[in-house]
Amino acid sequence: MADHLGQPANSPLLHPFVLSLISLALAILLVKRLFAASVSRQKLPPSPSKLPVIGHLHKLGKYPHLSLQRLSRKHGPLMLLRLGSVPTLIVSSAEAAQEVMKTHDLAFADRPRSKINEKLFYNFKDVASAPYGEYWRHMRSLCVIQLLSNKRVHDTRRVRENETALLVKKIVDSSPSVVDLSDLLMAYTNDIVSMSAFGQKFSEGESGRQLRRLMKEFVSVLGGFDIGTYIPRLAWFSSLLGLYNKADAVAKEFDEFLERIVDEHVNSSKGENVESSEDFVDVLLEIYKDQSITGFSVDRESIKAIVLDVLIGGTDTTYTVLEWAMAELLRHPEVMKKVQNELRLIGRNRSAILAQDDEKMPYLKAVIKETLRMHPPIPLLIPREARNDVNVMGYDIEAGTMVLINAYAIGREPALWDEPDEFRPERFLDSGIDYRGHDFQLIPFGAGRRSCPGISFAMVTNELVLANLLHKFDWELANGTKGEDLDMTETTGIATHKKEPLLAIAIPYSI
Ligand code: HEM
Repeated sequence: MADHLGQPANSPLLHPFVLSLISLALAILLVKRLFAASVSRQKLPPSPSKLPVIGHLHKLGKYPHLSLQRLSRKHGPLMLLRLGSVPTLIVSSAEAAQEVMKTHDLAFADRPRSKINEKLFYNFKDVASAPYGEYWRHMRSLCVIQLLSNKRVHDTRRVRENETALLVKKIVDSSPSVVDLSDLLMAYTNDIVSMSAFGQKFSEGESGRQLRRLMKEFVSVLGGFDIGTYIPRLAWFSSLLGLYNKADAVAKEFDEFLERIVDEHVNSSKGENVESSEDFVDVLLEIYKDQSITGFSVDRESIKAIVLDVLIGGTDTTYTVLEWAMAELLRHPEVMKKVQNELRLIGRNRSAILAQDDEKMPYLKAVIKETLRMHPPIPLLIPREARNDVNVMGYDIEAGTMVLINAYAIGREPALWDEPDEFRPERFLDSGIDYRGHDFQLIPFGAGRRSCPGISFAMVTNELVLANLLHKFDWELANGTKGEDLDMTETTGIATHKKEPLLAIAIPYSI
């Protein structure tokens, strides 16, 4: 006998076990459908058309901050891209940045992990790449209290003033030859950071050359493109290109350098009065030996990781501001004259260097703000990651979404800035807009919990050196280059410098 479906009554398909399997499969299908329907009810941010497998990776181009700025003009201040398999939220307006870094700061307080960061930063033991949580909180507070607080920054003013005096002398000695300002400013910043962090400097001699080469390699590996981060099944391709081997090699060489620094501190006896000569590594070692000082322990790797953050995070970014500021001033002689007049009035009849505590210099500060607006050293900031599902400006963002905040695009937004591509420091003279993370139209240091803890350190350094370079010298571009012909092309990578070194002639100014 056959039933109405045309199946024999004793067909194995009608066996109760098989029937229950079929029902289960149907139920799963139904649940999946319902789930898919509920997911599709999610309101996602706009997204341009994408390609299979690579998603929107091809849209990033050579300069991602510029490509993303163009895309956001078409698709809006919140865009959802798929970089390979990684959902990525692109934030391109001050309002959207405020939503991410203030309203939903806690939800976006994580950092995405990558194989390269894992290799370079001792398995995420530094501050910048550490996952949000207890460890990160302890390490960040250590970094802030012991090195980067206003008090510590003030305490290390002698280091900055001495180094600035040496820089001025070096330029006087080489005058009237052409000065490679890019190289000089990098070495100067590196010396200030390393003197404050571990009481030594490396600009001169073989060790200096080695450290600078190593830092360049480190930054280049860090900013290199690793396809495996976005399409894990293509990680073999990065291996084939030698990216991971290179990361291992740079990490190993840097580790040897940091080991030497730590050993030297362990072995050096600083006598009774340790306080006066104590640097950051000394403090970390004290905590390493006696964790009751802070209530938590740091191991040797944590010490090296945090010093690495300070060295890499502190040097590259800080000198970039100086390089762009000098380049813009050389392109705008009338602005250069104006800032020099301000400084020469303050420093009249003085041949000594202008010091950190000298009077306020409003126009110089405006020049630095304008430089940070037009040339934020890290144009896409450091990526964040959503810790949980969150709704931003009416859009649903899933946990695990990577977030890129385009500080460059925000600084060039015509709705916020009059003639945004023009270098006009005057715009800041009667404005309270600052870069500390409260005014979301100017966020070169990020904002919120994961904002840059090195702001004071970087800015007193930049103000001091720029004030003295402009007070003590008149400047001209080398080789008869006209301001409007100066090549302002950027490098690629995480921090953007001038691609071509900035060459200029310094003419000592007689007081
Ligand atoms: C002009 C100079 C500098 C710029 C433009 C800059 C920029 C930034 C940015 C954009 C971030 C990420 C912020 C965010 O996610 O919201 C950051 C984080 C960080 N910066 Fe800076 N930075 C500078 C100087 C320094 C200096 C001098 C130091 C240390 C000596 C430093 C140490 C750090 C650290 C440790 C973090 C990680 C913070 C965290 O994840 O909790 N930076 N910086």
